[in-house]
Amino acid sequence: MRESVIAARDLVKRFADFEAVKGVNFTVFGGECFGLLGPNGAGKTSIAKMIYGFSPVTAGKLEVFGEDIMKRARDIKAKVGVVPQEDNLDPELSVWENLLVCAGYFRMPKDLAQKRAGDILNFMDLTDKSGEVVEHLSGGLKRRLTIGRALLNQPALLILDEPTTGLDPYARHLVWQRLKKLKESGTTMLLTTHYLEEADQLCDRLIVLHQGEILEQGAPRELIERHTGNDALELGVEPARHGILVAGCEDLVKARQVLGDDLVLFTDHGRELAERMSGKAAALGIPVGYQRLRPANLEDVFLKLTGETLDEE
Ligand SMILES: Nc1ncnc2c1ncn2[C@@H]1O[C@H](COP(=O)(O)OP(=O)(O)OP(=O)(O)O)[C@@H](O)[C@H]1O
Repeated sequence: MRESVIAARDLVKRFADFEAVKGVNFTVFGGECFGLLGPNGAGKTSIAKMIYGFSPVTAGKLEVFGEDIMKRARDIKAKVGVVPQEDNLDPELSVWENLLVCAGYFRMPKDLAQKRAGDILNFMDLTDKSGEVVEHLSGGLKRRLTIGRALLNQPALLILDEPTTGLDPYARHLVWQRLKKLKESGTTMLLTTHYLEEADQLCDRLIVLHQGEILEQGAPRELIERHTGNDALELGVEPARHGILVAGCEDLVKARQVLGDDLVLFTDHGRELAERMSGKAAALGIPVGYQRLRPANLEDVFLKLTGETLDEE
């Protein structure tokens, strides 16, 4: 049987009388990258903070490495690396000094600290930035350093809270590359994100969270197949005709959504959908100005499950 690294059973987080996490159940197994995917306010950070022992569990059970986080937080924390949502580096120190100061928190002997810091700079592609003061680094470099710093104690579990939020696409891809390498080396990862591409690229399995509840869980491909039949069709029609088209297609599609001003999205029925939909639009006297059949993605799954889009900054 696969080793369970995180097991959440009926896990609840309450802030005063507000329930941010409403009794969720999931298991993360050794060596996998597990995603918490959801929009702002879904409860991702609240779950992550309970897992790394930063925020107490309100109710339910949360085991990390088979131990109750509320009873064995200290032992568990020694095996966990955390990349919080906000960088908490010391801006006045250099890259190298930031790593060494952190190694000091782990009471690491100096020669070991230096060896690890060197290896980490190499792994995160930061060796040539070693002497630079952190406040002069770009957002992407700071993120890489924050991730590197979380690796100092060679954690068996790495928790990343929105690791690429705010980064430009190039910096984001560099971070993904490194995280993929870590995954290959066997590090178990828990990743919160509202970027669908990030979830798709990195996660072996994920839960889709919405307002503190799990809407779905599984491998990204599995979820896409289950909910969309693999294809999505975008049809551009005049905004005034959206309602008519959507109502007129009631019998043909289960999932449909009006996106923005001029797009209707359908996420069912496979490849023949395009023809049927444009035929339907023609029968209703609605001109189609734009049509694109594309592979469905996690955004479509989220849209279908909630009627909302996910990818907001
Ligand atoms: N310390 C707190 N006190 C009161 N409410 C809180 C607190 N922390 C979070 N919340 C609320 O709990 C809900 C879930 O927040 P959480 O930060 O877990 O969401 P999230 O999915 O991580 O979103 P984000 O991407 O914005 O971090 C939100 O409605 C938030 O306002």
